Amino acid sequence: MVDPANTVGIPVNPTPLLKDELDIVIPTIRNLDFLEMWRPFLQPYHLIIVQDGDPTKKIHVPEGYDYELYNRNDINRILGPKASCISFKDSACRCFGYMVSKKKYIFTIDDDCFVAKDPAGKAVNALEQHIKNLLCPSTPLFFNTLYDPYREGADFVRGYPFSLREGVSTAVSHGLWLNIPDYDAPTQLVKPKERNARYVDAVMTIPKGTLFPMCGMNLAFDRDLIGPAMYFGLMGDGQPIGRYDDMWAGWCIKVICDHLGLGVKTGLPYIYHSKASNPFVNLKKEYKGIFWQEDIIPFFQNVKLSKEATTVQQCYIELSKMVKEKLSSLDPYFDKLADAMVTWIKAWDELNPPATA
Ligand SMILES: O=c1ccn([C@@H]2O[C@H](COP(=O)(O)OP(=O)(O)O[C@H]3O[C@@H](CO)[C@H](O)[C@H]3O)[C@@H](O)[C@H]2O)c(=O)[nH]1
Ligand SMILES: [Mn+2]
Repeated sequence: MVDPANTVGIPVNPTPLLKDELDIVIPTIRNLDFLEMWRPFLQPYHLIIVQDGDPTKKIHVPEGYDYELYNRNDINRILGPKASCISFKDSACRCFGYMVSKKKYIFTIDDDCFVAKDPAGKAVNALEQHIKNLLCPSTPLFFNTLYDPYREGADFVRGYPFSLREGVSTAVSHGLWLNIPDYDAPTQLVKPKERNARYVDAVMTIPKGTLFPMCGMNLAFDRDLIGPAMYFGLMGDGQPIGRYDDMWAGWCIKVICDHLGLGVKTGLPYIYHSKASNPFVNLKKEYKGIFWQEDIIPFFQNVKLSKEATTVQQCYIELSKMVKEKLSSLDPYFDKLADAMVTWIKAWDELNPPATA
């Protein structure tokens, strides 16, 4: 069993931050033994396990974890016809966990991601760092060259406008990966042995107006601020594309965060990504995305949401109309995706009715 961080002996966190306000969402087709290594950091939290693939397969959850588990039969039972918007046989299924959660925060992690070690050899509590990132403001309107100004031992540098130092609320915390980096299939094929050993001790806000490739394997977000936009699209079984689930969601949440004045951070924490998925299988899943994204990115770069769109749902519905209007000519898939975006919002609102006044 991979144990690069040696968390044995670290006591389970006695007073975990946001213990009752955060759910951990794990998509899986494998087993969940990786949770043994995370026990000191994750055991106090509630897990939402989204079991993909064969629903008759029994997934073993290590003792001592509090969890709820949903397989495809559960998704179909809960959502009925709206289950069509939840992907099958792709990690995109994880977004069902975001929808059924009742908590303010989500941390999602893949089952082949382990506890990393920092350069001093200390086990990285990735969840704790994500929580710090989310509870601290972001600075999308003006770049701070000393990175995260709210961090102990750092601050805003000379020339940083004081009117902007309050920052904005942080909606998303995007963590990184040691060992197997999240490369696309062509890069994986050209550099099969490349491993990421570079631990960059920094957290940065992604500037307003800039898109980024969001990876879903080590990601946290504020569900109340941006949850309805965290739809991971139509991927996997029956779809012409895969492994663009997190990318699609990342482009949607970023244009909506920019519009609503919310922040997105990337950098710490690192996890240790242990399994390289098959590059040839990945190429088959990704190749249309690699081609289409040359049109998709300019689409998102030119998105202008109306001033009437003041909620995430309103922004997302507006975005779905733009997808239908401007991307369906690229491929009929986007017509289907635009409809699925609407279905997702309807399902989200059904499961998460606004709190009665
Ligand atoms: O059909 C599937 C395949 C996998 N899963 C679960 O999803 C995650 C990620 O799977 P895996 O580690 O095999 O794939 P990676 O290539 O490393 O994943 C990265 O690529 C992105 C593709 O979307 C993904 O977000 C990244 O993390 C594991 O937990 C599998 O068990 C699944 O549910 N269904
Ligand atoms: Mn993986």
